[in-house]
Order: sequence, then structure tokens, then C-alpha cells
Amino acid sequence: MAYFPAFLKFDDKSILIVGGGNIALEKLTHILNFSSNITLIAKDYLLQTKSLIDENNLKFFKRAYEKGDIKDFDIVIVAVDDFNLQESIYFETRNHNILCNCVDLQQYCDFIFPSYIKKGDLTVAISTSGSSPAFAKNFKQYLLKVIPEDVEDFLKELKSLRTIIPKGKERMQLFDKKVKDYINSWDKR
Ligand SMILES: C[C@@]1(CC(=O)O)c2cc3[nH]c(cc4nc(cc5[nH]c(cc(n2)[C@H]1CCC(=O)O)[C@@](C)(CC(=O)O)[C@@H]5CCC(=O)O)C(CC(=O)O)=C4CCC(=O)O)c(CCC(=O)O)c3CC(=O)O
Ligand SMILES: NC(=O)C1=CN([C@@H]2O[C@H](COP(=O)(O)OP(=O)(O)OC[C@H]3O[C@@H](n4cnc5c(N)ncnc54)[C@H](O)[C@@H]3O)[C@@H](O)[C@H]2O)C=CC1
Repeated sequence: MAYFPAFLKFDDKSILIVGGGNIALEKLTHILNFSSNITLIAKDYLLQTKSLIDENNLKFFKRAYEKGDIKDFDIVIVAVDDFNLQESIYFETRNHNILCNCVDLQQYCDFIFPSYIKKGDLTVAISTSGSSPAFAKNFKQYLLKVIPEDVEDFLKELKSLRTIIPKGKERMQLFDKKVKDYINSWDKR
């Protein structure tokens, strides 16, 4: 079954990352763009992970995961190099109202991380449903070259016009044309 693409409200969720290595660092970097309510538990932390923790004043514990650690969290990301621990934390979360992501075992993921672009209010998320994360990453890099920097300002302008112009057919047509013209102009840049 395919994954349902949705944009989650993150700033009211408490997030636990188990692990402090390369992949925990990647997941942490991505999540920090949307929330700072993040706690980490790991036996060891990469220097770079520890710097991000300090810069963002995050709560962290330098120790092995213990059963029950998940219970106060809404979202748990298990970024450890231990498949048994990934599996057992996933099954622990089944007794709670917790969304779980295990970095190696897709069958134990309630959600998967997309590759994404964020420019102001524009977010483009790319997933291959786990078929090829490398494709998701490289396709993002391609799209980054296509989408112009000023898209952020263009969206601001549209947002403000939507508050001024009354709703209705005319407004729909006006916005449709304005956006078409803007996107068509990318080819000529
Ligand atoms: C299922 C998923 C679960 C999840 O992590 O949520 C998952 C799982 C696994 N990834 C693996 C490998 C790699 N992952 C990346 C990169 C990214 N992986 C991400 C997401 C996801 N990875 C989810 C599916 C996303 C989708 O496609 O829909 C991205 C998009 C987002 C992010 O990490 O935040 C981020 C790019 C971010 C960016 O730059 O934009 C690279 C490329 C690289 O690092 O250069 C490689 C090596 C090349 C390759 O394998 O393709 C392995 C095997 C590990 C091994 O071989 O040991 C597994 C486990 C398995 O498949 O068994
Ligand atoms: N989903 C994805 O995008 C990808 C997933 N992976 C997978 O991610 C996993 C992690 O990879 P890396 O971060 O590179 O490994 P790493 O060796 O850099 O980090 C592993 C981390 O897990 C922690 N850890 C291990 N056992 C623990 C325990 N019992 N309690 C608390 N912390 C514990 C270690 O202290 C360390 O911080 C690997 O199994 C790899 O196959 C790899 C590439 C991409």
C-alpha cells in the first residue's frame, strides 16, 4: 500500500530520537527545521550531533535505551545500528499512542522521511515509498536548480492578495493566470 502524503503539525509534538550517530544527525537536522521539542538518548554522540544539541538547547541522555523511555513522547525515531532494538522499540510503541520510524526496517515505520525542499511557505516533499532514497535525494537536487529563489516572495505576494481580493470565480481565474505566468517565466531565465 502506498504512503499517504500529509503535512503534520509538529510544533506541539514531543519527539524522541534514539541514537546519536550519522543517521540520527541527518534526521535531527531535518526535524530541527520544524520543531525544537526534541530529546535524544544514545550511548555515544558524534561531535556534530552534540554541537546541534547544544546550539538548540535540546534535552539529551548519554546512556543505553531503557524500556519505558518512549512513554512520554508522541513521535519516536529509532536511529540505532541495532535491528533488534529497532524492532523491540517499535513493538513497545504499539501499546501507546506513538508514531514510530525505524531507520532500517520499513515494516516498522508508521511514517517515512521524505526528501524535501523548503523555501519560505513552499515545501516540496519527495518520496519513492522507500524504493530508492538515493533517487529522492538526487531528484530534490534537480528540483532545487529549477525552483527560483524569489518563489518565497511570490508566495508572500499571493498570500497577501488572497486577503484583499474577495473570494469567487474572478479571483480564482486571476490567481490561476498569475501563477501560470510566473511558472512559465522560469524557462526564460
Ligand atoms: C524508508 C526510509 C525510512 C526513513 O528513514 O524514514 C529510508 C530507509 C533507508 N535508507 C537507506 C539508505 C539511504 N538513505 C539515503 C538518504 C535518505 N533517506 C531518506 C529517507 C528514507 N530512507 C525513507 C524512504 C524515503 C523514500 O524513498 O521514500 C531521506 C530521503 C530523508 C531523510 O533521511 O531524512 C534521505 C535523503 C535526504 C536528502 O538528502 O534530501 C541514502 C542516500 C545518501 O545518504 O546519500 C541512502 C543510500 C543510498 C540508497 O540506499 O538509496 C537504507 C539502507 C541502509 C544501508 O544500505 O545500510 C534504508 C533502509 C532500507 O531500505 O532497508
Ligand atoms: N534511513 C536511512 O536514511 C538510513 C539508514 N541507515 C541505517 O541507520 C543505522 C544507523 O546508522 P549510523 O547512524 O550511521 O550508525 P552509527 O554507528 O553512526 O550510530 C549508531 C548510534 O546508535 C547508538 N546506539 C546503539 N545501541 C544503542 C542503545 N542500545 N541505546 C542507545 N543508543 C544506542 C550509538 O550510541 C550510536 O550513536 C544503520 O543500521 C544503517 O543501516 C543507513 C543509511 C541511511
